[in-house]
Order: sequence, then structure tokens, then C-alpha cells
Amino acid sequence: MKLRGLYAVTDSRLLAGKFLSYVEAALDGGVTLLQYRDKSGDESKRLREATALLRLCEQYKTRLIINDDAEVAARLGVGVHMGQTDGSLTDARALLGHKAIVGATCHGSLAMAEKAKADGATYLAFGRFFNSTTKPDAPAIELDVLTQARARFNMPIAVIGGITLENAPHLVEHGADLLAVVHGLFGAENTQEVTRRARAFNALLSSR
Ligand SMILES: Cc1ncc(COP(=O)(O)OP(=O)(O)O)c(N)n1
Ligand SMILES: Cc1nc(C(=O)O)sc1CCOP(=O)(O)O
Ligand SMILES: [Mg+2]
Repeated sequence: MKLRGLYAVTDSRLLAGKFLSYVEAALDGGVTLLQYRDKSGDESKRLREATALLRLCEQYKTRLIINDDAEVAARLGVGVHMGQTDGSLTDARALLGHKAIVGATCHGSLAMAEKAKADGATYLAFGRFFNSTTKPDAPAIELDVLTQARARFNMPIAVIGGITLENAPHLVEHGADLLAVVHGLFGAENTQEVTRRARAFNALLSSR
């Protein structure tokens, strides 16, 4: 599967009061994958918001990914992103079927990546590469991990953690396919700026 471009990731606190307008602005600029990431634990809110995002994604022909929760992904017929403590990747793949996008957090570990590939992951996610206001405690990793992963895996590689328009070119040069971004996209002052940033992130990946 060819997956390349901006991977927009939502954050419920950052997007409070402007959730759908900011997401739509990003979709307008071009989003390859949209991840719904909500850590509130409020299940009915999650299902309601994810359903609203699915409608928007259908309108913009973008693929929706649910963070953490394969059951909600199955209910909506979309993809899932699984971390190391979010349950079995094999089970998620079995639940969602062979066509679904199933992403896997690999932190900075090629061994985790090998296992994720064997368990049926669609893409491998590495990070965090830079300081992140969204998840400051995520373990930091070096660019070298990306170089090694690119040489070893012939499948889409997502990168995450503190990515901005300024630092993203380094990640693209080292082989990233998907730029997974929260604050560097949705931290913008207004919807026009969100759209501009989305276009600019995509341009970094389309010229190679
Ligand atoms: C694209 C992408 N990569 C990594 C993560 C992090 O997943 P995880 O380690 O499960 O942490 P949480 O996001 O659940 O806090 C991600 N969500 N997306
Ligand atoms: C959700 C998440 N996971 C990370 C990891 O390293 O696994 S870093 C991160 C936060 C990404 O948000 P921002 O673009 O604002 O830094
Ligand atoms: Mg998770």
C-alpha cells in the first residue's frame, strides 16, 4: 500500500472548541491519514467524535485511523493505531481484516518493528524525534534509527514527535513516508494557517 504524506493526529485538549473546523481545514490542505487521538476515556464522546470525523474523511477521501481502540475502529470500518500497551496487533489485524490500515508504535526499536511487521502491521511508527508539547514524556530517539529502519523495511514508515515544518525536511531526507503531526499542524492561530501548513507538509513529501 502506498502511504505517503501528512498524517494529521488530533488532540482533544488542543482542539477544544475548534475540533471540526480545524480538522476540516487540514483535510482541505491534504491529509493522507487522519488519526483520532483522544485520551479522555469518555467512550460515548469518542464514538461521537470519531463518527463525525469519518463523515468528514469520506467527503475528503481521506483514511481515518482510531488511536488505541480496535473495537471502535471495527465498528466504524476504519483503521487503527496500536501502541506497545494497546493490545495485540495480531488480534487487531484479525478483527479488522486484511485491507485495514493497522499502524504500530515501534519507539526507537528495530526489534519491535520486526515483530510489528510479522504481526501484520501496515506501517511502522518511530518517535519521538523532537521535543513534544503533546507528549513530552515519550522516549526520545535519534535520526539514526530512521536511517536503519529505512534500510531494513520496505513498507511505510511514519515518524512522530515534535515535528514542525522546520524540522520535517530532515526526517524526509532520512526516509520517512508519513509525517505524523499534532502541534506543528493544529497549533496554528487560525484555520487558514492550518490549511497552509498541511499543504506545506505535503509538498515536502511530494517532491521526492
Ligand atoms: C503515528 C503514531 N505513532 C505513534 C503513536 C503513539 O502511540 P502510543 O505509543 O500508543 O501512544 P498514545 O498515542 O496512545 O499516547 C501514535 N499515536 N501515532
Ligand atoms: C502521540 C505521540 N506519540 C509519540 C511517540 O513518540 O510515540 S510523540 C506523540 C505526540 C505527537 O504530538 P506533537 O506532534 O505535538 O509532538
Ligand atoms: Mg496508544
